[in-house]
Amino acid sequence: MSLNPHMLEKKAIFFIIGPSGSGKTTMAKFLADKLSFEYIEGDDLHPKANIEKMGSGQPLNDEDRWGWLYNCGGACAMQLDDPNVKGIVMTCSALKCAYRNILRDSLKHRPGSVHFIYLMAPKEVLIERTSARKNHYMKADMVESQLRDMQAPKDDEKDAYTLNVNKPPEESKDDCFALAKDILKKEETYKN
Ligand SMILES: Nc1ncnc2c1ncn2[C@@H]1O[C@H](COP(=O)(O)OP(=O)(O)OP(=O)(O)O)[C@@H](O)[C@H]1O
Ligand SMILES: O=C(O)[C@H](O)[C@@H](O)[C@H](O)[C@H](O)CO
Repeated sequence: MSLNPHMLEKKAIFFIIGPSGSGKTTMAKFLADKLSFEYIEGDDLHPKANIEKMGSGQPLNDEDRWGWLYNCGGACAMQLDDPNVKGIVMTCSALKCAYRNILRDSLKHRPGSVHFIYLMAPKEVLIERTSARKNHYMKADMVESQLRDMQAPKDDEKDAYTLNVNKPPEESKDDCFALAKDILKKEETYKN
């Protein structure tokens, strides 16, 4: 089936980024549902070795992450080719600017606009949330290293937005949806 370029112009990709416990999965699932976009969980694309490394309490380094980031970009690019997909919400920590550049690069020839929503919360909150979580490979003592690597998007990353998620989950979900709608309205990529 041939692609309809007009339809494709309207596609949008939201990367929900941030450190462990910031609420990426919670926000992304909610947003994908509200927008009827595809949801992709970036953690599912980590090689087994990365999950094992994090599970053993060792932070990932750049070398561990490059391949995974290309996989994340690739997974989005594949989904965008599906004419039934009007947008994607993907979780991906994308802690550093260089990591976000890989995602941007992977998608620059694809017919969709890329946006990042950085979920910002103080260390104490991240520790509280990750401590409360059971049966997750990423333990609370990894928060420190996540924040060490976290490069909050600066003003020159025009496609990146910061959301304060130091709030109850329902409030954060509403804020996230409102922000996404604003972005889409601004970009005119999505009309309801
Ligand atoms: N805004 C929020 N306020 C309070 N708790 C939240 C909020 N968002 C998520 N949580 C809770 O914090 C925990 C971590 O959330 P979630 O798994 O979505 O984060 P995450 O960034 O995807 O984490 P990870 O990357 O480590 O898997 C969950 O128990 C979730 O219910
Ligand atoms: O780049 C990284 O260090 C990882 O993607 C992590 O951020 C975790 O996988 C995630 O947060 C789950 O706890």
